[in-house]
Amino acid sequence: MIPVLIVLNAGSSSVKFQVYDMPDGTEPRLVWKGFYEGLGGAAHFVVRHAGGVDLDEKSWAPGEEFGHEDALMHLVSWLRQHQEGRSLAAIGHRVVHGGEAYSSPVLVDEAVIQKLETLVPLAPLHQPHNLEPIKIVRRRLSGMPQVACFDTAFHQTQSDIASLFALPREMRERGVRRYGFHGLSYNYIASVLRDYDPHLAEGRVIAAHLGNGASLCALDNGASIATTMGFSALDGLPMGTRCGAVDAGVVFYMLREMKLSPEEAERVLYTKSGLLGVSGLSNDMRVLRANAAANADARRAIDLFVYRITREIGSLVAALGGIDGLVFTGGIGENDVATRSEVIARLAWAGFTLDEAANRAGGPRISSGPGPTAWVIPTNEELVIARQSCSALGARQAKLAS
Ligand SMILES: Nc1ncnc2c1ncn2[C@@H]1O[C@H](COP(=O)(O)OP(=O)(O)O)[C@@H](O)[C@H]1O
Ligand SMILES: CC(=O)OP(=O)(O)O
Ligand SMILES: [Mg+2]
Repeated sequence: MIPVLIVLNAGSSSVKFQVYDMPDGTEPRLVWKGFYEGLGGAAHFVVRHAGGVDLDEKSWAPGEEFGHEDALMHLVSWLRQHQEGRSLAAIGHRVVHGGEAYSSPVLVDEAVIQKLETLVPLAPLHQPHNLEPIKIVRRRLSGMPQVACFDTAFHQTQSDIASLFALPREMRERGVRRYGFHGLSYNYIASVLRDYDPHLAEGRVIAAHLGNGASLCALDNGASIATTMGFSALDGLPMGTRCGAVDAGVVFYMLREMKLSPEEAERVLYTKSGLLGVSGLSNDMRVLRANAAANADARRAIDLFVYRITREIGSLVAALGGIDGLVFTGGIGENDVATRSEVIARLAWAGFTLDEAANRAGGPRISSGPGPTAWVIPTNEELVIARQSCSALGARQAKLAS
C-alpha cells in the first residue's frame, strides 16, 4: 500500500484539495487535485488527474445542506473508492497564522488547536476556516495524523528590525509585530528560482503574490528579509476586498466620528475595501479589466493597485539594497498581462525592460535587455504543504522508532 496525503486549503465557502503519494524518502507525488465550492449554498465538487484531465464531479442542489464537514467526509469516501493500492495516511493543512509559537510545520494535537484558535482575531478571514477541517478530522477520523503548515513561518528569517512596529516595548512582548503571510507561496517560489536562473536563487528578488490576497516579499539568497503584510493579512497592498495599509488614525475616525462598531469597521476593512471598494463593481481583476475602458471607477481601482505595488517595490528594493529579479505569481500575477506590463512600465527607473511578446505569452521570462529580469512563475502552495507534511511525519516516525 502506498501511503497518501490529503492537502487542504480551506476558505469560507470553498475547500481546495490535492492528494499526494508519499513514497518513502522522496518528493511527494501529486495524484489528484480538486475543489469544493459553494459550501453552504449550491455545492459543487470537481476532481482532476494530476495532469489536469477531469476525473469526476458532482453538484448538490441549492437547498441541500452541504457544508465543510460533508465535503471532508465526501472526499474521504471518494478516496476510498478510487485509491486502489493506496491508503490515507495523513492530512496536511494550510493555516494562515502560526503567530509567535510556530515557526515551522507542527503535528496537530488539542493544545495546538487551542493555541491556533487564539490567533483567529489576527486573521478573521482565514484562520477560522483553516481550523474547521482540522477539528472535523479530529472528531470524525480520530487518530488521523494532521500537520498544520503556516503562511507566517517563511518570514521568520526577517530581522528584528524588519518585524518591529514603533510601538511601546510591551506590545512587542505581547506578540504585536509584523509576521507576514503568503509564506507557503514564497517558499515555493524560492525553491524553484534556481530552475529559472541560478543567479536569481542567490540574488535580490522581489516576489509579488497577487491573488485575492496580495503581498510582496523581498528574498535575499532565497530567504525572506521583508514583506508588505504585517500583524494581520490586512496590511500592505490593496487586495480584492481588503484595504491594505491605511493610516491607523482612519480606524479611530471610523469608530469615534462615524460611529461604526469595531465589528463594522473590521468588516469594511476586510470585505468592502480594496478593488471592490474603490471600483464599487468587483473584487475580480477580470471584471475590472473588462470594464476599465467605460467605467472610470474600475480604472481607478486598477490604477491604485498598480501604483501601490510599484511604490512598495521601491521600498523593498531599498530594503534589499538593489534588485536582480521580480517574480509575478498568484491569480492576477500569473494571468493578468496588463497588470504585469503596467507595473514594469513604472519600474523603468530600476532598469526593467518589458518583453511584450513574452509577457503576452505568459513568460516565464518577460523582460529583455541587460537590467534586472522579470518572471512569471505559477505558485504551488499545496506542494509546499505536502513537502512540509512529509518531513514533519518523517520526524514523528523517526521519534516513534527510537
Ligand atoms: N485570467 C485572469 N485574468 C486576470 N485576473 C485573474 C485571472 N484569473 C484570476 N484572476 C484574479 O485572481 C484572483 C484569484 O487569485 P488566487 O490567487 O487564485 O486567489 P486565492 O487567494 O483565492 O487563492 C481573482 O479574484 C482575480 O482577481
Ligand atoms: C494570507 C492571504 O491573504 O491569503 P489569500 O491570498 O489566500 O487570501
Ligand atoms: Mg491564495
